[in-house]
Amino acid sequence: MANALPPVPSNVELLAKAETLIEALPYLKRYEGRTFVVKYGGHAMGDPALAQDFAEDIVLLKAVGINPVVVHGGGPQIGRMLKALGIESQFVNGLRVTDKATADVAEMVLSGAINKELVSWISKAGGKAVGISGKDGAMVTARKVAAQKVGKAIADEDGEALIVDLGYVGEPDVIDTSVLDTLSQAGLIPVIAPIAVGPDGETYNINADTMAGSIAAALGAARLFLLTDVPGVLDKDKNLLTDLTPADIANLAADGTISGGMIPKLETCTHAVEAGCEAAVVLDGRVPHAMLLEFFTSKGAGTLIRKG
Ligand SMILES: Nc1ncnc2c1ncn2[C@@H]1O[C@H](COP(=O)(O)OP(=O)(O)O)[C@@H](O)[C@H]1O
Ligand SMILES: CC(=O)N[C@@H](CCC(=O)OP(=O)(O)O)C(=O)O
Repeated sequence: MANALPPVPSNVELLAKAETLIEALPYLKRYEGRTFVVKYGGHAMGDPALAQDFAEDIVLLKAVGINPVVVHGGGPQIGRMLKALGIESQFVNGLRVTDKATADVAEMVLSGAINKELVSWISKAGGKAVGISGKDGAMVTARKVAAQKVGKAIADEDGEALIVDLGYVGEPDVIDTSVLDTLSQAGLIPVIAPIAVGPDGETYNINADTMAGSIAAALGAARLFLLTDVPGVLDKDKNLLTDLTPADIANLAADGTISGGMIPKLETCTHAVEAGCEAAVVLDGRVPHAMLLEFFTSKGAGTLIRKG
């Protein structure tokens, strides 16, 4: 007598996994061969489990035919090193005032320690990453940022706002993406420290969001992901704003809904989408696999910024 066939497994969990993969299919097809620039901030790096998730997401993107380009920060780590060396550090409008000694420390921490740590995480996740800074392949030439006007809170004795020279703080001026194209085409994942050389040959310290936005624009990236420590851009009642245009961002800045580090972050998004990047996403880097959830499922997450 023939044996009865085993019952068909009805595993809800397995089915859900298959459905997630099927859900990803249109996104995979649409973005094959395109570039995603991902900014990974210094705060998110403290947690090894999150760093591993992040590295796995990057390797997965590469494996499915998308070209990830990682730009990393490291503000807290620079701060700790400066403190250990007894060097005072001050921020003006979200930017670190950078004298020659501070620029040297920033380069040592960003290009030396953090860059190589991220490369190791990606290798461990099965990818091949190459760590560089804006200096390599003459990728980024920086210009010095203009002196900043500081509000009355830091005014002088007469109550006048102060103008502060930030020293060796730069912003990308000229970007030559050929080194990135070469790496990506060779199956490698570029990991970029936000350091570049200026026209005077000096080293410039660049805010990592600014660096990522300029690179995303120069590459005509399909996405700029900015991973941070909030669910996205929130309104005054702390509700998530899921879609914004540059005009919305200007209104949010004018009515005080956004403040602090969110202002330069969203300015970066505005610049990126107006200069060639398809869309930018402000995303919660504390959520495991946030980038994959945002990108490969219809639910989305974070705040999507488009030209409008
Ligand atoms: N409307 C807003 N929605 C979300 N975050 C905001 C808003 N306004 C100000 N922020 C602040 O912006 C911060 C994110 O910017 P920043 O600290 O520079 O991030 P990162 O260090 O990850 O680059 C949040 O932690 C939050 O305190
Ligand atoms: C000019 C300037 O402020 N540069 C930043 C570069 C690192 C950075 O931006 O790191 P996060 O993204 O982790 O904040 C700094 O010195 O802290």
